[in-house]
Amino acid sequence: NDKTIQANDFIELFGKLGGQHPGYRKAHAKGLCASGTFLPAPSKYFTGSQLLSNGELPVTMRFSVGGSNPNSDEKSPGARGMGMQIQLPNGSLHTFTGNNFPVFAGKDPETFYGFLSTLIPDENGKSDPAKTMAYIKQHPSVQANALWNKTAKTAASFANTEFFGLHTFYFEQTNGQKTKFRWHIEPSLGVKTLEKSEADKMPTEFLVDTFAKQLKNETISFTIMASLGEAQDSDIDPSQQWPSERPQVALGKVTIKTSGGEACKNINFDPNVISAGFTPSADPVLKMRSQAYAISFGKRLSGQ
Ligand code: HEM
Repeated sequence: NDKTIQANDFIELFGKLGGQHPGYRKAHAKGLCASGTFLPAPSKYFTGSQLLSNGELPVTMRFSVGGSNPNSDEKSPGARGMGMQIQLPNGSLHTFTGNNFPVFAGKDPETFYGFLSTLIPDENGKSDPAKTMAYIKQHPSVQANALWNKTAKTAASFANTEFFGLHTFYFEQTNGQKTKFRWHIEPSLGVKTLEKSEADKMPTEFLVDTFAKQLKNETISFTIMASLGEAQDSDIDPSQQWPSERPQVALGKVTIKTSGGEACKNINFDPNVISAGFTPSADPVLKMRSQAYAISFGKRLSGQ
């Protein structure tokens, strides 16, 4: 009997999990801003899209570490995120905001909230693993993500991390033909993680410097891929992965030009802000994100 959860319940929960950090994002508080260009790869599945028919476009990106603590330990494995906003000539935006795990922790906001609630520390600063285990057992839609978490290794660099959109989106062509897809982003430098023994030797913070060094010495780029869904693939449940054999189509390639700076401060990487022809699915987790991000955006810009 899970109660209905509102966006603000998540904001309060994040505070209980990671503490109060006024002026910061209430999730993914620690991050690195970057800018670059998006070169589209036109394809018959996205014919007529403004996103793919205007040539090279400017991009602002923010790479992040999951959680609400802006001083989190980068040696720890776990969630890494990426927000990307592509600026179209007509002033509209297309946002891609994803994480490094391929499957979400829960079929709906209530399940995700219930799972996170088991991680709230008690007065001694410790959470109860037995409580978390019991919740996972009773809520099968959390299991795939929990399994990922169990074996996840520390990201070596944002430039060596793959990011997954997790939700389903649609593109509708002018002739009415619909493309059902989920996106993910592949790093041109390859996916690299650190073994625990390697991570232990790293300083608490290394992601910004590692990225800057890579940017100086080589080209950092990412290819945005779309997996094309079949009728039986869920479009409302981000805890259900689609079969890996689904056709893959490139949407284009993002090449990073600069990193650092404050350009991301005033950006809300709301995944429902997307360009003409694209529509979000009815996934309740995806819907909840817009509301939660808006609350967080308002709070952090007003110093809360
Ligand atoms: C109910 C589910 C979710 C809630 C309540 C939630 C909440 C939030 C909030 C409040 C922020 C801070 C926004 C801001 O201040 O600009 C945020 C950031 C972020 N979230 Fe979520 N999120 C959810 C699901 C997801 C999912 C499914 C993904 C990945 C596919 C994701 C990836 C990210 C990333 C990458 C950021 C950082 C964006 C940036 O750099 O500005 N979140 N989330």
